[in-house]
Amino acid sequence: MQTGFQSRRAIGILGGSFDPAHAGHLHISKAALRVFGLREVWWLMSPGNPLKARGPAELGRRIAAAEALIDTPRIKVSDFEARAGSHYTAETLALLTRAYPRERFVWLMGADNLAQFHRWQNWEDILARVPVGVFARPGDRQAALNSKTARIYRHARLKGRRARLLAQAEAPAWAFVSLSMRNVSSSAIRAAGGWQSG
Ligand SMILES: Nc1ncnc2c1ncn2[C@@H]1O[C@H](COP(=O)(O)OP(=O)(O)OP(=O)(O)O)[C@@H](O)[C@H]1O
Ligand SMILES: O=C(O)c1ccc[n+]([C@@H]2O[C@H](COP(=O)([O-])O)[C@@H](O)[C@H]2O)c1
Repeated sequence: MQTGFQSRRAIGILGGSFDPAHAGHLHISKAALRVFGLREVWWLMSPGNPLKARGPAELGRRIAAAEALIDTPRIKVSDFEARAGSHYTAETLALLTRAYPRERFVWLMGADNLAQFHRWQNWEDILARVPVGVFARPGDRQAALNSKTARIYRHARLKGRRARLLAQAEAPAWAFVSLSMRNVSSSAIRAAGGWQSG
């Protein structure tokens, strides 16, 4: 589905609330750079997850905290979604590919999001538009691999060493990476009082 001039290496898009950003985000972003041979990973700051009742902390604060954590120029923070006024990933990716016609994108997410991916708005459009890299997360591996999306798109999964070809693959294509996991989450940080949310 992606079109245009695409000889440059792909950009990974890690969408999230980042409320706050933490070592788990950094860990999967670096793994994505390495495993999928990406040029960069962009942390796409969500104005608010449509499936979460509670709103996140103010965008500027989340961006500042994320930028303070990042320790490589190959990971960047993007406010594209807020600027575009989109809350839904399918719409955001349509706008993003239109705004950057020369780039090739890969959607990145944790296993918890694969488990409920079929509840996302126009979720099949996402799979038709970009390859998807999924990262194992403690406790979420089985639910993700048994999910509706994983079952329906079984044929499109790149397994084993073929996962490394994800960024060059034609959509629909997805890969599950379970090299190592980090047991850290924004909700645990908030619960421990390490971050005041919105
Ligand atoms: N430790 C982790 N391992 C793998 N993926 C992760 C990890 N932490 C976050 N992610 C993924 O990064 C993306 C953005 O995550 P998000 O900003 O919601 O953080 P979170 O820790 O999941 O937040 P919360 O605990 O509030 O749900 C999501 O796709 C999520 O699955
Ligand atoms: O488009 C949807 O319906 C949708 C539903 C749930 C989550 N998302 C996106 O998934 C990403 C991860 O969300 P979160 O809140 O788990 O960080 C973030 O970019 C959200 O906008 C998108």
